[in-house]
Amino acid sequence: MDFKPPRPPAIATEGLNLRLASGQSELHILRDVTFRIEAGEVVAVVGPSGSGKTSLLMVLAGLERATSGSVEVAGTPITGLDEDRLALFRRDTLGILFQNFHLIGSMTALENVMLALEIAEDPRPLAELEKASKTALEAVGLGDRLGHLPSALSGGEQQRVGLARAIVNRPRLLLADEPTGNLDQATGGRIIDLIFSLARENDMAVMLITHDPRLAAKADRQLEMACGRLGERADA
Ligand SMILES: Nc1ncnc2c1ncn2[C@@H]1O[C@H](COP(=O)(O)OP(=O)(O)OP(=O)(O)O)[C@@H](O)[C@H]1O
Repeated sequence: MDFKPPRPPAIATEGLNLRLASGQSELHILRDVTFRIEAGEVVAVVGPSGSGKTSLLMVLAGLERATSGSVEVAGTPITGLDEDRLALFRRDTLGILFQNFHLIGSMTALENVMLALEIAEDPRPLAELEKASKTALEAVGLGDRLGHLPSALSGGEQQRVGLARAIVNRPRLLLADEPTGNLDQATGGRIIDLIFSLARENDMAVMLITHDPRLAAKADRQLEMACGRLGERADA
């Protein structure tokens, strides 16, 4: 019999709250957020502007500390980790894809992807980092654009470099914050399809923030953020 040991969920949070000071007052940005995303699952998070979606992503990435509650990512409790351990956790477990690509303009596609590994202090020799970076760029269909600067790439191609950079460490979880926000409908749709096929091929979970209901509908499941509270989207 083919027995696979159960895998920990990609994300499991319990009672997350985030409060931030704003002048004299305090903003309660995340309110008792408890949810799970299973390993390999692709989940879209929708909700109005300012409802707390990006803040949740920042907490899950360990880039913002929750005021209370707990977060486990792929079995690692990140709530109490110090900065060094958080950096290791991001290197080994997470991929992050942003809306605005955040590519370095003076570096080629290949150098941009390699840089992510170097910043993360990946201990492998340079030749192996280069090989892994080429493989990631090939996976997003840019094997023939390795030496191009971002300015010589289309918006969709630049976002694919961003995606290659996010998956080059073969993460268990990809966090994507409006990755199609700057792209036209057709190009955005292709990026989403690519994210989904990479998720299937690599058994990678994805939490994808999007304002586009058509893109969200492609996910396995939808969650909705409203005023800092996260719930299953009823009509999805
Ligand atoms: N560092 C901060 N200091 C003060 N307020 C903040 C900070 N970060 C976020 N906020 C506030 O928290 C709320 C939630 O912001 P967040 O960016 O998480 O929303 P969002 O749902 O991602 O919005 P959008 O869809 O427009 O990106 C907003 O009211 C925002 O102004």
